[in-house]
Amino acid sequence: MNALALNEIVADYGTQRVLGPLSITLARGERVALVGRSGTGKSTLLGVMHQHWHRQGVALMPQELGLVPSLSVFHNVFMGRLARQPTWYNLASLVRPFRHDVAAIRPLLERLGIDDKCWTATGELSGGQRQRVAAARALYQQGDLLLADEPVSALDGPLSEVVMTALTQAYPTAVLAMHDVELALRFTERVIGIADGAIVIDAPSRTLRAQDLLVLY
Ligand SMILES: Nc1ncnc2c1ncn2[C@@H]1O[C@H](COP(=O)(O)OP(=O)(O)OP(=O)(O)O)[C@@H](O)[C@H]1O
Repeated sequence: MNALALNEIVADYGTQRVLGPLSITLARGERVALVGRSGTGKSTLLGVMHQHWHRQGVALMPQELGLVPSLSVFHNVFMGRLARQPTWYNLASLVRPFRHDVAAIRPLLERLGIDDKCWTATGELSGGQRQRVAAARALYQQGDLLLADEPVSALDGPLSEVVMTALTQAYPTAVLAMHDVELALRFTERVIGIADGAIVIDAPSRTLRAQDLLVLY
């Protein structure tokens, strides 16, 4: 994967412009945090990135998670690779999972502390548990780039560390919308601050402190 670029993109809802025009280039091996007030355009920007780059092996962890509540944790994680496998295989797995897929998924669940929920329907889980299922699915999916929208918003301190560590180890190239600026600074190399659909900060994380980002809020 070479550098990923968006050039002068805009996004509108109806007649209202909510993003851009803005340009971003993302280097391979670069993890970027998108930070900014609620409603300022971070999710919209991640959506535009997904539209432009989805053919390049992108794992997406949307804010609303996109889980199927009636299916088990195992099956929701398994869905991370649906597109790569034949339909007969996916259908057979729905009825009776293959042993090697269970063996591949269990360690991810263990790492995220939800192994005991492997066969529980995701509709019966807490918000934090569901968020970890979505993280496990992103880990299982693999790919060149992770786009994640508030990936640890429902988790407390130690668990958010576990999930951020797992996601950033698996995806050296990533764009993460984050509301926790301390975490954003620790787990990314670059911070892009968004205000009213425009980039107002773009700087290496090591040059910033949390209070430098307060102007965004
Ligand atoms: N489906 C939609 N229809 C109309 N307007 C929308 C829609 N989705 C988002 N918007 C508007 O676009 C703007 C940007 O929203 P967006 O979800 O990208 O912000 P955000 O920074 O991700 O917010 P948050 O941190 O709360 O998730 C907001 O003003 C929002 O009201």
